[in-house]
Amino acid sequence: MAFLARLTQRLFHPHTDGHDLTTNLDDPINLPNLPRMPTPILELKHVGCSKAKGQPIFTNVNFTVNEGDVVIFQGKSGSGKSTLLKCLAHLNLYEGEILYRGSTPVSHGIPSFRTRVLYVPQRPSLLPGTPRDFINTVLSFKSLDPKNKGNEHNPTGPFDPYTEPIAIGKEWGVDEELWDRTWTNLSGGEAQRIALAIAVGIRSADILLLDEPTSALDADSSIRVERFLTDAVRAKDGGLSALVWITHSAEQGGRVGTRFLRIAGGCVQEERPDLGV
Ligand SMILES: Nc1ncnc2c1ncn2[C@@H]1O[C@H](COP(=O)(O)OP(=O)(O)OP(=O)(O)O)[C@@H](O)[C@H]1O
Repeated sequence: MAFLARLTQRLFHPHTDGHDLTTNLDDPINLPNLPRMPTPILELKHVGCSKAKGQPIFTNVNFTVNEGDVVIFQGKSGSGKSTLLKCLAHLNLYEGEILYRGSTPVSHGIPSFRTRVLYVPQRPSLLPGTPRDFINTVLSFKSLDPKNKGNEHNPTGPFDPYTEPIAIGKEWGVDEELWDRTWTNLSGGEAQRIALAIAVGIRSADILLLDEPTSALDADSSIRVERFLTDAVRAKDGGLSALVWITHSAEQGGRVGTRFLRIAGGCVQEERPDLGV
């Protein structure tokens, strides 16, 4: 009530000295705690994508990913999940509009956009050279500031982007010697954890687009990775604000997801958690 009285006084009686009020008008007005609107990171408006011969994979997809979301994306094999993630990362042609923090990918600059909206593929073993070569290549990109200075989403200060991925890999049971082995000579699970550790460890991403990120992992390793990623979003460690996560595992979706999308028959729909996975 005191707050309302002071606000009314300021709005309607700005020239009175307020001595008749119990509070001093020179005090700052503290607004009551109102519920915060979620901040949109990605907005999809009427997004569609077709196969080369013009056959649609999906049409008129509309949804928003907000800060703190872990969006589980499910659907049958071949329904278009990977294709939609690639559209989100501007790696596939699409129709309609995708906005990242209110602006088009082009206005952010595509290379810079792709380091912020980072797609992590299902099969990193197709990469040339070794994981350490890959880190060196990625960190040589002009669009990526190696220390991420000036990155408003990385408030945690200096870190070493060359060693951070290796440290994360160790937490996930990846020996350091594997970073010097060619991708083709790593097991599926090793390559998958290393690719993810790089994606998280270089701290460029605002949102990670994860294409079945633990499909090659055993249950224990999978849970370790899940915890790390969801904790990172909650704590905003390394600047990570949200995840979009394709999985075929209903159990995994239930463990990590905060929102649930399903693609079927070329349409994407949000499901309530209790109806979803
Ligand atoms: N480059 C391409 N050219 C032509 N068709 C493609 C191409 N990429 C994907 N497709 C087709 O688009 C459809 C959707 O493929 P997509 O990989 O997105 O499915 P998915 O839901 O991720 O499947 P999965 O769960 O098996 O990984 C499939 O019919 C696939 O064959």
